[in-house]
Amino acid sequence: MNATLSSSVLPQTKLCRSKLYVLDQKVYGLSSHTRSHLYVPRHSYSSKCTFQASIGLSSSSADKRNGILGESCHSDPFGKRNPVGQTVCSVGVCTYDGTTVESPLHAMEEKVGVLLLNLGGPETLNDVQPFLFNLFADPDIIRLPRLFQFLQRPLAQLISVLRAPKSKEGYAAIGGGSPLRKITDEQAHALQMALEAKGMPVNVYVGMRYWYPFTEEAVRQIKKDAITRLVVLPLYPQFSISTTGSSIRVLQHIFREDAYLSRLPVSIINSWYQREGYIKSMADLIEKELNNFAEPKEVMIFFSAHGVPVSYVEDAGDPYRDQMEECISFIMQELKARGIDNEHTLAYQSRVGPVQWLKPYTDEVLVELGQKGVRSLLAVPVSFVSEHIETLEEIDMEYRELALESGIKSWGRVPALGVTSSFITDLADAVIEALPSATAISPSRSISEVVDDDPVRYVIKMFFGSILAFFLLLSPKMIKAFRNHLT
Ligand SMILES: C=CC1=C(C)c2cc3[nH]c(cc4nc(cc5[nH]c(cc1n2)c(C)c5CCC(=O)O)C(CCC(=O)O)=C4C)c(C)c3C=C
Ligand SMILES: [Fe+2]
Repeated sequence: MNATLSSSVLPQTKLCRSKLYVLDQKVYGLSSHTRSHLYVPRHSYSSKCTFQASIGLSSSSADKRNGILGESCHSDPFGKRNPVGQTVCSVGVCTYDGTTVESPLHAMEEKVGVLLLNLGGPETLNDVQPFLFNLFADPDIIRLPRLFQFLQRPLAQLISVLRAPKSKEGYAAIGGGSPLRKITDEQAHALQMALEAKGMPVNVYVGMRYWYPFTEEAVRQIKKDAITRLVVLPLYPQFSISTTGSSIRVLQHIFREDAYLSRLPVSIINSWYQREGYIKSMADLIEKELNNFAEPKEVMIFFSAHGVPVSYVEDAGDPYRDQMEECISFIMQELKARGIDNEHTLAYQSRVGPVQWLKPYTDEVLVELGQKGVRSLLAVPVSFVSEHIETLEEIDMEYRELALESGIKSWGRVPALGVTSSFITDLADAVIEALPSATAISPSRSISEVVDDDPVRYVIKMFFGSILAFFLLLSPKMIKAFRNHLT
């Protein structure tokens, strides 16, 4: 039996109930994790989860029967049984109609790939505007009503041009570009090594959503390398429609268009904030940083998460806020078990545009805390595992300055996990656990995409969209409104 799978970290296995979020005819399954190596606080269990003591072994036909919410164990691709079993939707692909295709391959022929998905960032200041265009052209970032979706690209052009000067200032302040590609490559290499050390040779690929190397490039390489089984690991601990959801949507689109890829068994790890290794690694970093303060017990632990618009959570069912809160509570419980019971708070940073974002806002809370007499504060970035513009510029420069102006005397910041070895080892375990549940992405297509394929309709949309966007661009009132909100 595989060493990692058999190492029983938990006395019993834990299973979060699956929730389905229906978004624009797409279905996201979000129970989102394998059942071993999940964080179990020593004295309490999450109210959102149920526990199962026994898991049966079932055949692949059971997967098909169970569809999206099905429960099953799959045979191990290396000829062994997976003792933890998996929910198709917990780490597997949620196909639109629940259809799955089984791999006919045998153990010895397997060539395993791991695809790390990330946001991507501009590498030079010249890249900033086109990077922003790619970001705002994403219908999971600017969610327009269906009737206005033809405006997406013209609007992205407008917003990216208006936003670019402010973004460029930020990137200039951190050395002229995003460090994301370099760090993600390092994480990929470290993960490959960790998996090799566990007796599982794999190829690790990096696919970015908005900049190089784009997901399409990574997939081309996966195809060239003739990978036979793939684990997709988005580098976002918590699921959001705007991050993991968007990256997976692109991947599903690419896979459905291709005969080979649409048959490739794939397992997607939707979220992993609840994994024991991740929680403990975060707690280690916080504990270490607290000890740098003169009076560690007096320090307020200030979790700062990247925000999303409120409508994502309240209208579209994005589980991001729930997962974030649960993640923070796990980290705090782990710290408490180590005898650390500092005060803590959670706030959301990096809002963009004129809509309401998740509250409380980081900048407002910092001012309030200063006014309330908090004097020592440790900032903990919690929605991302690499350093990036929002840690290096927004937290380290803008928020630090604001905090010090607001009366906070002693400031610290927990580094992002990067290639911390306990964290990488845990990701390797997550990959190993996810592998047996790989199933093919359904070749069926959503109604919206079938409609969008009509070339006449597409040309009409682009024509009227461009005219409308042209007038928008010329309207000084419009430009002023956007400028006020974006800068
Ligand atoms: C979990 C993390 C992230 C969520 C959720 C998220 C949502 C989200 N972001 C924007 C707009 C922008 N994000 C930008 C950069 C950026 N975003 C994340 C992470 C999340 N975004 C990261 C890690 C980065 C930095 C990448 C890098 O270059 O290092 C930017 C560009 C920078 C800037 O101008 O501020 C924008 C714009 C929206 C609108 C959104 C949810 C809808
Ligand atoms: Fe962002």
